[in-house]
Amino acid sequence: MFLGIDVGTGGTRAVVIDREGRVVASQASEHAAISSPEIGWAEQEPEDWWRAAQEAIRGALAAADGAKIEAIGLTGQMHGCVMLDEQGEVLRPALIWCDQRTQPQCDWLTETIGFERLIELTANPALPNFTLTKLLWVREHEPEIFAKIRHVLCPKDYVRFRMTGEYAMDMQEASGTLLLDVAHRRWSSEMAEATGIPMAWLPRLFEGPEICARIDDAGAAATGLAAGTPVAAGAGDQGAGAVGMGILKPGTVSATIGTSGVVFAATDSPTMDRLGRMHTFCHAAPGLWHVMGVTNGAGLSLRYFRDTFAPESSYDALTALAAKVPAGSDGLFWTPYLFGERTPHLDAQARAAFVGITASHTRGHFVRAVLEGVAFSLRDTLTLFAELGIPVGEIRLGGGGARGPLWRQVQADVYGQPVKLLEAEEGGAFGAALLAGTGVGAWPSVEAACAATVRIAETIQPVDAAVMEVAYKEYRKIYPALREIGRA
Ligand SMILES: Nc1ncnc2c1ncn2[C@@H]1O[C@H](COP(=O)(O)OP(=O)(O)O)[C@@H](O)[C@H]1O
Ligand SMILES: O=C(CO)[C@@H](O)[C@H](O)COP(=O)(O)O
Repeated sequence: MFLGIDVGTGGTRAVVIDREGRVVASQASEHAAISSPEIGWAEQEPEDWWRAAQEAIRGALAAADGAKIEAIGLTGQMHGCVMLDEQGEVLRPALIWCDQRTQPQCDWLTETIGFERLIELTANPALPNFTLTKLLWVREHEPEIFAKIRHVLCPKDYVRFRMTGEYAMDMQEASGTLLLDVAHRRWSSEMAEATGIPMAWLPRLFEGPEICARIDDAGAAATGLAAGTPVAAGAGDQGAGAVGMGILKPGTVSATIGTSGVVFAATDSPTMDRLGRMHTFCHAAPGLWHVMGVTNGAGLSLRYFRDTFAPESSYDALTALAAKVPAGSDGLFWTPYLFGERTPHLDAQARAAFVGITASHTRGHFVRAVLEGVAFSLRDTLTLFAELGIPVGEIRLGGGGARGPLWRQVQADVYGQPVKLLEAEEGGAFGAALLAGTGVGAWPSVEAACAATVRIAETIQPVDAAVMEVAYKEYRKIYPALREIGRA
């Protein structure tokens, strides 16, 4: 049996799977709400992730009823910056992936290094989501903390550190720091030198399935896992999620709606957009790369709508109202830029909007417009892929947004082609467990692991593609029309 641990944004999930890819046990534990002391800031306490990880692991082990865990894989929300001192003590709350405060640091990086040179060195432009920009903000605003930093980790790597005492990171996660030479799969000494970040702060790098650590005595006492159990490097949530969905060959892509939304495609070599509108990262499978377009506020849009306007309702109750509304929401649109936007606008200041409201629109219309607006935003990445010649044959759906039937149908309609749902819903944690199993030789490769365990459960055909094609063209007009409104 293999254990996958996903240190997500909302909570941590631990999943135990067997060699056939059956989920034997799954347990989640919620995190405290994101702290946002100022508009656009987003912070979490690494100690809270570790508390949630212990609870989730203990719960999953109890549910797995004494199953022997042969290896553990880690995944989690990407890009978050965890800063540790010489003793491995956390120096301040982590600045997480959706924190938007670092646009000035991005501007500085772009001016100092140059937009094209940044893409040459790291395959990506400077975006506020990326770890390096968060470190530079701390250097500028909290020099006393910066002076004490000796180690920098991402969220799941901090949980690994607490379980094993090792400072380690996988290539896929490291790609989202802006400190990796993505094309050559090594830390970029040029980036470290240009920004003054000591290379000694960066953890050792491993490929996703590589065993990089073992549970130590303290980790065993905290989690109930056996000391000595091997721990694979794993991958960021999108990287491990793609493994869990079998996204390994050009042509098969995934569309995942978690808090963020991601359209992900595997590539045989690093494929870059010279305008930087999508990310180019190392794949969790050795020897592969991937591209992905990201919508910052995808599942977040529905969650925000529910929490703000219908706190008494469940997602299912809201989507049941939306199901009564025709495709196209009778001309009501939603642009999901609650945390600015990455693909395709690269605009940290973009704002979300409902557009086209009339007195006839009901709550159901608003919910349907949210589901459609998020799908339009993911379609923007498919449009970009088409522009860059990245093939899209089959689309597989993942994330919490694929849980409800209406959002699945809306996606088929907006993408204008059939979409597939997979048997295992655990996405990232499932993929992390497959990486762990590969690391200890249960399967000879990540490809073999996916072939043995990833199964399609259902195919959803589009029914309203023509209506949504027209609506998508209208949606594309909204961002340029509203762009300058409310800008500081
Ligand atoms: N039953 C449902 N129907 C439609 N959407 C849902 C449902 N359950 C969850 N979601 C969406 O999925 C999102 C959470 O997805 P998840 O993959 O669990 O996120 P994360 O990993 O970021 O915590 C929610 O914000 C919500 O938008
Ligand atoms: O920023 C990214 C990927 O670049 C996000 O994928 C985060 O890694 C967290 O996303 P959720 O899984 O919480 O949606």
